[in-house]
Amino acid sequence: MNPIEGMLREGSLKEKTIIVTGGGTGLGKSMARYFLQLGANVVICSRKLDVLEATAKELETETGGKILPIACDVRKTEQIEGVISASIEAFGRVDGLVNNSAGNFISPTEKLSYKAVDVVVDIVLRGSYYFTLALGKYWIDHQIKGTILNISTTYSWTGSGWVVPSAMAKAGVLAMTKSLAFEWAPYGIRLNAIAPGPFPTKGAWDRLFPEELAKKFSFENRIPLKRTGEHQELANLAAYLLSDFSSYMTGEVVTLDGGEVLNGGQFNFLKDVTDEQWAAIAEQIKNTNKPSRNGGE
Ligand SMILES: CCCCCCCCCCC/C=C/C(=O)SCCNC(=O)CCNC(=O)[C@H](O)C(C)(C)COP(=O)(O)OP(=O)(O)OC[C@H]1O[C@@H](n2cnc3c(N)ncnc32)[C@H](O)[C@@H]1OP(=O)(O)O
Ligand SMILES: NC(=O)C1=CN([C@@H]2O[C@H](COP(=O)(O)OP(=O)(O)OC[C@H]3O[C@@H](n4cnc5c(N)ncnc54)[C@H](OP(=O)(O)O)[C@@H]3O)[C@@H](O)[C@H]2O)C=CC1
Repeated sequence: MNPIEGMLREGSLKEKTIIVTGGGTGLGKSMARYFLQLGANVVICSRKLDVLEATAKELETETGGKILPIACDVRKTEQIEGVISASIEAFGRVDGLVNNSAGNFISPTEKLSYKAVDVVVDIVLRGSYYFTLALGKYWIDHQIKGTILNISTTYSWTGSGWVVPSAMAKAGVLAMTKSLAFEWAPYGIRLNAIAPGPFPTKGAWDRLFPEELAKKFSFENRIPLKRTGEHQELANLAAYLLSDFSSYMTGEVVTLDGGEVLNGGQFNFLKDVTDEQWAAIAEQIKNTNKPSRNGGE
């Protein structure tokens, strides 16, 4: 496969200031890089300031863009308000938000303590609605037509065992996306979501696909397009959803997963049937058709 290139034309996010939560690592970092390349000012925030500062330095050197790293635990409203004030002070205003921060790990649900459930739900759901509410109020007060992108998952609507706190929280975020897309549309505020399939990141792989599992499962079998996602593919979609090119789209969730979620299709178990087996099956079915064609049972 050829390397994936940036999709939008230069300057597509010029004069926009975008906050990316969890922007110091993984997919957040990849989105931040592309937004900078497209001319946006970017604010990255999460708990670990040293990680954010290293990322900011790296991306600033690489892109020549303006990036501000700020420590913020998205479970703390006063820290969120601090990020918004600092962003306005640095760049004059805020136009976009990516609710990307998350906590997650696989575990049998009955083995989880109350605190283990809380920690995931609080980062994902509480963190997303706190940030959304704080920015929404600011946008409505200042008549800014802001845009929010929520990073969801496909199990927000299919459900999934062994990641139940994450599934509950991401489903709540999706409900918020669609509900507020309607309620805040009169203010020109748009909310959309991306549901990514597997995109290799250290954060996700350490907690969701550890070596013990990697030895037993292969993505080739699970994903119809036979590969994991490239970060630039997700960054392209994210930039489009935050840009004015998507100005007629709101309340939408776009799945980007190589077809993984389609595994639920009822007859998809047939994917391993060989050509010889198909020939035998066709013969058998045709034979059962014959009596009915001749008026028999
Ligand atoms: C074919 C196979 C398919 C592979 C699929 C691949 C990928 C698909 C992707 C699916 C969707 C992905 C969604 C994602 O969200 S990926 C993002 C992952 N990134 C992160 O999680 C980063 C941040 N995470 C963390 O910091 C931590 O993981 C944590 C969320 C736990 C928070 O850390 P913190 O330090 O604040 O909390 P503690 O360590 O003190 O723990 C709090 C309580 O939680 C309990 N705990 C922690 N880990 C586990 C575990 N593994 N099992 C059970 N319990 C756990 C811990 O014990 C604490 O509870 P108690 O005090 O009661 O003991
Ligand atoms: N990678 C994948 O295959 C998939 C990922 N996703 C979603 O993509 C997003 C990014 O995940 P990914 O890049 O893989 O993983 P990462 O672990 O790299 O990203 C998670 C980020 O969340 C931040 N974070 C965690 N807790 C908090 C908190 N309390 N306050 C603020 N920030 C916090 C972390 O920074 P810090 O530790 O500094 O706080 C980290 O930067 C998540 O929403 C995830 O659910 C969805 C489907 C698939």
